[in-house]
Amino acid sequence: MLSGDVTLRNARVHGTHLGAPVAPLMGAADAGGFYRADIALRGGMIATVTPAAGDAGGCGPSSDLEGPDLEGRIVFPTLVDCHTHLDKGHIWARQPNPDGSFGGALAAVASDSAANWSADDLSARMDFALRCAFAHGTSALRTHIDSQSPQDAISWPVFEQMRATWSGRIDLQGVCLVGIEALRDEAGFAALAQRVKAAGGVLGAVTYMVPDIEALVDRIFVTAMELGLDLDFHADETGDPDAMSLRIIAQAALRRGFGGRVNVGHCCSLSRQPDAEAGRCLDLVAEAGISITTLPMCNLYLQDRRQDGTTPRWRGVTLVHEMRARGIAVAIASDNTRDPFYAYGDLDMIETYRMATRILHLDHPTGDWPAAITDAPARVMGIDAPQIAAGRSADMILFRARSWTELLSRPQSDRIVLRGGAQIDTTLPDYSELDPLMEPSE
Ligand SMILES: O=c1cc[nH]c(=O)[nH]1
Repeated sequence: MLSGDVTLRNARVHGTHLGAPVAPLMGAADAGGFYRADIALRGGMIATVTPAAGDAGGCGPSSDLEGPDLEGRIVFPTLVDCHTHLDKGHIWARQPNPDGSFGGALAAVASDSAANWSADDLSARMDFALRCAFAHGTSALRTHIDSQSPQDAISWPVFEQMRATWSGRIDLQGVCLVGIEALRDEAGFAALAQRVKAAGGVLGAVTYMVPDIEALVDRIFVTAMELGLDLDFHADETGDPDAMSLRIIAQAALRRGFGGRVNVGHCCSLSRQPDAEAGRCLDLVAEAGISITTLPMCNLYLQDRRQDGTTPRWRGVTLVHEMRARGIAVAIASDNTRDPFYAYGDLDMIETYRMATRILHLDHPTGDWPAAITDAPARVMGIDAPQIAAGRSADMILFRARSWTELLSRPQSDRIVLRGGAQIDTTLPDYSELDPLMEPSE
């Protein structure tokens, strides 16, 4: 077991995980953007990060290097998952999606939440999911919380309890999730916004093209400004090119001069629109300083799902390269886990990044995409980005891989996770633990 004051010698650290001031001091990066580094851990913190002493051209101190020689294996900081749904997680066995469609998911979740989402049920499933995320190396996570009444009164206290229980291991944030039409009930939404504010949460909604969409989006911005809350939307999770609520969100942010953070997830329909139309929308998103979160696994699963036995023709994901070209911050996140919106998943951000690389072509070159699971989601959440940098807690993941092809070809089930410099137990919870919760409801 790794722990104590050691130096991890001859590690490979990606430039985006070192932090801007450090990378230029580290010598030359390899073709994958990795630097060879010696990482000294003292008292649970990273004391120094220096060019690997044994590396050609390295200039780091070599005399007091005690600790394992990683022989060029990759070290990541811990990871940030900024868009999940802990409240729905792991219900698949009792409430599957009958046909894998978006509509099927909505109906299945509505039925399961009405029948089963007690405080005990939510707590057990959320804790299970967080133990998975922790074992995989996640240190911060934002969850959306279905917040239609009366579920909000059950789910938000559970979330607050979970956040306290997990404090110091996973930094938890909550966002309320309601359909945008819920804002027609002004008093009801005002009460929900106060609940979210009291919990230190973020205001959110699912946006789609209802006739009064502009007024409703405007209302959520006004509410967020009055209460000093950030915003996080689900927008345009459809292949319908006429779904343009992302543009309406950007226009509202600009019109209102919104000073908080705005993040928008999904935005699938953008990639079904003519290039010029999508480009105009993205110019507004860039101008408004909005960040985007792409959810490639869930979108691949739900979008273009056909009921006629034919094969899907598009990948369901948004225009991430066009966004980055405009300087828009793009985060990658897990989304749903073993629920009717996504039958699979384990809150493993390495799986998510591996899938994102294939689905979104985040390779050849990799460029700064590794920041999409550390720096970019940390910005979405307004927290410090995990980094391999002096003065940071020694929170990191060690892989038995030396290049992107080695890292992304295997599930990395044998990864070592250090928290505060000590190796944690990465044994995943057993699914059978959930069996008592999975009896189908009457
Ligand atoms: O992808 C989605 C959309 C809405 N609600 C979810 O839980 N997931």
